[in-house]
Amino acid sequence: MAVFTPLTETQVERFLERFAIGTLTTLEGVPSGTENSTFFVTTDQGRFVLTLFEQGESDELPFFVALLDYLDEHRLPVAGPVHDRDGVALQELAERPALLFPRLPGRHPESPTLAQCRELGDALGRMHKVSQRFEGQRPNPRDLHWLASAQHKVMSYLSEADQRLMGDEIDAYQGIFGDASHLPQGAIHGDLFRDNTLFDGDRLGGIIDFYNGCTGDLLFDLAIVVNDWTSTADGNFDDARYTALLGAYQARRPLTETEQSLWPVMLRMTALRYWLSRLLVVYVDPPAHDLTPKDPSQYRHMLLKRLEHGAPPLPSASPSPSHTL
Ligand SMILES: Nc1ncnc2c1ncn2[C@@H]1O[C@H](COP(=O)(O)OP(=O)(O)OP(=O)(O)O)[C@@H](O)[C@H]1O
Ligand SMILES: N[C@@H](CCO)C(=O)O
Repeated sequence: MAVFTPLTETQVERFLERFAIGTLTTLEGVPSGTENSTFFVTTDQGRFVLTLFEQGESDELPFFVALLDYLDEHRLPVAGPVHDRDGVALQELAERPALLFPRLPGRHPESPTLAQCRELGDALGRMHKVSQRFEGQRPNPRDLHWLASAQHKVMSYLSEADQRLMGDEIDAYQGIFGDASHLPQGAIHGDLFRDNTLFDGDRLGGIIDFYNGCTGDLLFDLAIVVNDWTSTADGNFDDARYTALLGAYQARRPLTETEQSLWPVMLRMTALRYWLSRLLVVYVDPPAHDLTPKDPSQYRHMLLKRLEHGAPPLPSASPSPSHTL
């Protein structure tokens, strides 16, 4: 169901002539994904992924391409876009913006092992170290300003208690974070859930789907990752995963004192960010396709757990055995 724009083999054969990557042997639509049309393209020289962008984000695509090129040049585990014979990555196909990527090995981890958590923490720490020097700018579209304005679109669908919970939390974040950001800044992935990574066993094949990528608080990115990767089904933390991921991250980029003090509230704010974005998908802006939307209450529940228990102490740095830089 993630092929919204079908392509013929002839279209793709002609498209591939722009690149020096061989000729088409197989073309296959990818059934997962919810936003763009994705195809696995195999040539006589390798395996690739072709993405057609179905949403109106084409103005932002040069930022995503520049970020992916930058991370790829710095040997981060991402799929850097393939450039054509003239050095151009961003293409058009079937009247849509199109990008071609190397196909990374592996699968999305459902229940990550401790080794996978360490790999991911290590990769994210490396990414945040180099992304602080990335020169592109794209303000975080899901930051506190967004939370404060978007909450009004969902309030009428919430119980009184949930309206109070959301409103009070956002007021608290505004008091704590203020107007000016005083946290380390850089380029961030913005949605680094397990299904945006590919693992070949315990080895990270790579990170994909940078279309929420932007510049902002590095801690925001880390909190999204820790909420998704290290929570149990009941919304509490799995202590071993939490320690594995954060220990490996801090071996690459130790958190500053300010980040450490704001960590519990950042975990709450990013939980609320997904409660709200999922509510918007369910009630306000449902997608045209028939895939089941993700459950908003999972993140409401997680927020309540974070309020009740805070965050476990941050582990000290513990280098991953597979350190490569
Ligand atoms: N470079 C890649 N290598 C291997 N598989 C990939 C690659 N890029 C995408 N895929 C596969 O294609 C699927 C859809 O890709 P992607 O996540 O970019 O789509 P999407 O429509 O933006 O989805 P969503 O926003 O819901 O995650 C991924 O879940 C993954 O299985
Ligand atoms: N990762 C998002 C969906 C894609 O943006 C979520 O779990 O709500």
